Formats: sequence, C-alpha cells, structure tokens
Amino acid sequence: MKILLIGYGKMGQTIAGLAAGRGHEVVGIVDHQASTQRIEDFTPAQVDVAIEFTHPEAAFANVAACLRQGLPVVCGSTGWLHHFEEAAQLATDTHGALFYASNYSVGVNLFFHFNEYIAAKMNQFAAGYDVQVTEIHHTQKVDQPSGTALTAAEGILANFPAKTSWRNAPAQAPYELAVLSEREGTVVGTHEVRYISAADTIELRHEAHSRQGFAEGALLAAEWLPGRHGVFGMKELLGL
Ligand SMILES: NC(=O)C1=CN([C@@H]2O[C@H](COP(=O)(O)OP(=O)(O)OC[C@H]3O[C@@H](n4cnc5c(N)ncnc54)[C@H](O)[C@@H]3O)[C@@H](O)[C@H]2O)C=CC1
Ligand SMILES: O=C(O)C1=N[C@H](C(=O)O)C[C@H](O)C1
Repeated sequence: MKILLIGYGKMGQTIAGLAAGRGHEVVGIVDHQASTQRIEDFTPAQVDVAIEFTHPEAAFANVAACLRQGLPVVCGSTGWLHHFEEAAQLATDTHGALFYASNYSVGVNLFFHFNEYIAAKMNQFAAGYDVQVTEIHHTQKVDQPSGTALTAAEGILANFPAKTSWRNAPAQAPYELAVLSEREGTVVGTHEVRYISAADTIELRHEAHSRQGFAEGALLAAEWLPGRHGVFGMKELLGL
C-alpha cells in the first residue's frame, strides 16, 4: 500500500518503522515541523490511505483535507471529537472513508469489550460498588482525559445506569463517574477501571509496554479501509 503519513512524531515514526516490514511504502509525510509537503499535494492515484496522528487542534482540518482530496483516512489523534459529527458528515458527503479509534491496540479494544461486559454485569448483580477510571500517560501528552479513558467511560455510562455523567476529577455526586488523569515521565499509556465496595475491589487494567501495539493496529486499519465507504472503528475491524 502507498501510505501518506500525517504527523511524524512518536506515532508517525513508529508506524513508518513497521510499514516497510509489512510491504508498504510511505509516499509522503505531512508534518509542519518535519516536512514541507501538504495533504493537497496528494491524489488518490498516489496514495491508497492516509494515517493521521498529530494534535487535537490539527486533527479535524487534516481529516477534512483528506476527505476532500478523496483519500481514505485512518485517524488516531485524540481530543478533537467535538468535531466528529462534522467529519462523519463530510465522509458521507464526499463518499469517502474515515476510520477513527481512540486506541488502535488490539489489547485495548479487548479491554473496551470486557469493560462493557463487566459494567453490564455489575449493574445486574452488584449493589454497593462505586466505579472509577484512571489513565496514566507521559508528561508530553496535551489532552486530558485520554481518548482511551473517554471510550472506557462511555462504555460504563452505556451499561451502568447508576452513573450518568463523567468528571475529570474525583466524583462530587454518586451519579458522577470519576475519570482521573495522571502524568508521569515517559509512561506510554496505562488505563484502569476499578470497582470498589466495602468488601472488595475489582480491577480491569491495560498497560501498554511500547507504541508498537498502537502502530500495528493503525496499520491493520489502513490495510482494511481502502475500497470501503463510510465511518468505521475497531469494532467493525475486529468484529467485537
Ligand atoms: N489512537 C491511538 O491508538 C493513539 C493515539 N495517539 C494520539 O495521537 C496523537 C499524536 O501522538 P504522538 O505521535 O505521540 O504525538 P507527537 O507530539 O509525538 O507527534 C505529533 C506530530 O504531529 C505534528 N503536527 C502537529 N500539528 C500538525 C499539523 N497541523 N499538521 C501536521 N502535523 C502536525 C507535530 O509536528 C508532531 O511531529 C495524539 O493526539 C495522541 O493522543 C497516540 C498514540 C496512540
Ligand atoms: O497521547 C498518547 O500517547 C496516547 N494517546 C491515546 C489516548 O489519548 O488515549 C492512546 C494511548 O493511550 C497513547
């Protein structure tokens, strides 16, 4: 596949490092610090798929530019979902293809699946438990809470009706789900869902050991997307 990389930071470079080994060619790099190339310089004849990992402030414009150029786009940037409906509408209007995941790791997507299952079971059986989400990331991360923590929170809110909203701080009422953020050194990404009662604690935890799992998942999505039209995520890709 011919890949256009948008964003050549920690994730862009990890993806580039894995792409050649899977038989892909990086035909362009768009990064305002690392390159002078622009998305508008590329056509569907030159690019099979664009992969976007940049910044919360940049992601929507990059996704929109890809869709207007007719380039299928796999987006991993977090912190821009207030624009997601607009992006989805543009994908429909341009008959384009947009793939978004707050986390491309297959392990994290299993964690999301188990999180929804546990929340539904806790709702069915377990009175007396409170629940909270914690995410820990490196100190360079600009958005808070992480996209992954937000997806986990949505999975709880949809299946555990005692919680009706989330707060990026300790809960101030029983119906609030605390989503706590910690920033420490070079931590790649750790997410925990913890149910606590007077009797015991139940934890679901994912700890990324490197960025390889994110990059492999983004490449899986990039291999899957070309030829499809619409808006997709890891549930469609993995059949979860
Ligand atoms: N969905 C997932 O699985 C994952 C998502 N992420 C998200 O991906 C994003 C990027 O993460 P990292 O690579 O760690 O960040 P980074 O800061 O290491 O790299 C970002 C790169 O984007 C470039 N950039 C910034 N604005 C740009 C623009 N307007 N156009 C083109 N390039 C631009 C920067 O120059 C930088 O090289 C973040 O939002 C992060 O939360 C990170 C890891 C996994
Ligand atoms: O910024 C990061 O590094 C990460 N961001 C994603 C998120 O916000 O959930 C995914 C991963 O945890 C790493």
